[in-house]
Amino acid sequence: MTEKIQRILSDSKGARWTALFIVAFTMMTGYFITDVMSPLEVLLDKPVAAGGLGWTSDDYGFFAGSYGLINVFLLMLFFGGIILDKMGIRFTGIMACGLMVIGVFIKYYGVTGDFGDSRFTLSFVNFSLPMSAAVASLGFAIFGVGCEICGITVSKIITKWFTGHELALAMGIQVALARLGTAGAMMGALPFAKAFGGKVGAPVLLGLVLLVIGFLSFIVYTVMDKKLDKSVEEAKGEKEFEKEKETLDEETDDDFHFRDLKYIFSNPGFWCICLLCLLFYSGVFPFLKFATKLMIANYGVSEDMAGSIPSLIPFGTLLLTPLFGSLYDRIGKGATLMLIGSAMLAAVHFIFAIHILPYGWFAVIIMIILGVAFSLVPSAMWPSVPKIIPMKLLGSAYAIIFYIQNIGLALVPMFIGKVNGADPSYTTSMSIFCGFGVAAVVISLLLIAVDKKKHYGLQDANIKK
Ligand SMILES: NCCCC[C@H](N)C(=O)NCC(=O)O
Repeated sequence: MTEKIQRILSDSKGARWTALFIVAFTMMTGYFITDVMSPLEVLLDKPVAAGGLGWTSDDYGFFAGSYGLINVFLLMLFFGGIILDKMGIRFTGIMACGLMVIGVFIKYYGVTGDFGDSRFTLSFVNFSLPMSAAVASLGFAIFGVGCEICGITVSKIITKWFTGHELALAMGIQVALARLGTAGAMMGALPFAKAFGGKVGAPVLLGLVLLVIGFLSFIVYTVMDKKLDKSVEEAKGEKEFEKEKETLDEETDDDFHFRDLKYIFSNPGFWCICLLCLLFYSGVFPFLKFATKLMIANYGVSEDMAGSIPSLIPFGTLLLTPLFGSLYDRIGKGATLMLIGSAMLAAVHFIFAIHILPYGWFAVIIMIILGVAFSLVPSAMWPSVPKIIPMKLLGSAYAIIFYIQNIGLALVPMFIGKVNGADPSYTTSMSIFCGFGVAAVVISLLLIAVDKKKHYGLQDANIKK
């Protein structure tokens, strides 16, 4: 083995952290837009004559779930992963950012356009939505494709720069910054809309402007990405590079091949992570979409404050996700962290379901606990994937995990919207969320057992001493 004499760009601490903050900013703007309408349900369901959009809780549930519709039913995320592994980070990232911007533009038109009483109807499946909800949902679905593909691209970027360095810490910081986007949306959207006369479009427009800045910052990143690739080539040295190219031409190591996907599909650890991701995130992201109204309805919190309480969940994760990530880097115990987080998720939703919280401030404490759970699982789950799947398949692996997760992100809000229409006390919906937590605990236990058998190293530290 030739000794590596030349350092590559990612060996520079400054360069790799700069790259991280640039792409994390792009992702943060995407997360802001994802939840910018979550605290606005109270405005959306007001009649059109009163300045609202006249959406029912069912309409809102459909809109909230539309984020994952194209990803799931047109398999876009699956293709997104293949595009990422085949076409590379720069092409895929720019494509994803472009889709996000187009999607938000359509969504903005949906919530600001004058559609009168018109409705979008598919009579053969007995489906009908106000036209504003239909257009906004179409935009949100296109945005969802871009946001998810951007997510897998960013995960691959971080793995590219941080493998052998502070991988889990870096992923934790990226997730934390993304949560800052969610928290900003949860806290700021309703007061911002009210400051503009209760106009739903105002915070969406703000998000669109932020997203365009995020897109520009990704373009800046592509310059760094090119430089990293060049430094890797140079470090390999002319001779070694040529030798490797010859081998690559004969189809080995670094190249992506469809037949390699069987390695992913036949991996039990991978399936445990997929299921855990589906269940855990089904208990968190869809919950956030309804949490503001839950605070008003069940805990008497004022409209202006109600979005701030669920925003504690993403705020709590700001410090904790990097902290737990760094713990995983240094001490290990990734699978155990996932188990503890899942158990906390189940406990929190159980408490909401049985209504034992007489005051708003109890809800605050419970939200903080949910924030801790929401730090534990992601900080251990995402850096565990590269321990199970080789780098060349990582884009596809993250894409398949996100794909399965999107089934929950699409269908759970639609279902919960219907359930809340039928049972406005939230007992049924919170029991369903609690069920996701319990199932996540079971899968975490299974993951611990599979890891023991297959020696993935999920309980080992990431930083090798
Ligand atoms: N944009 C909000 C939903 C993003 C979901 C995404 N697939 C994901 O799981 N990202 C990692 C995370 O922990 O947020």
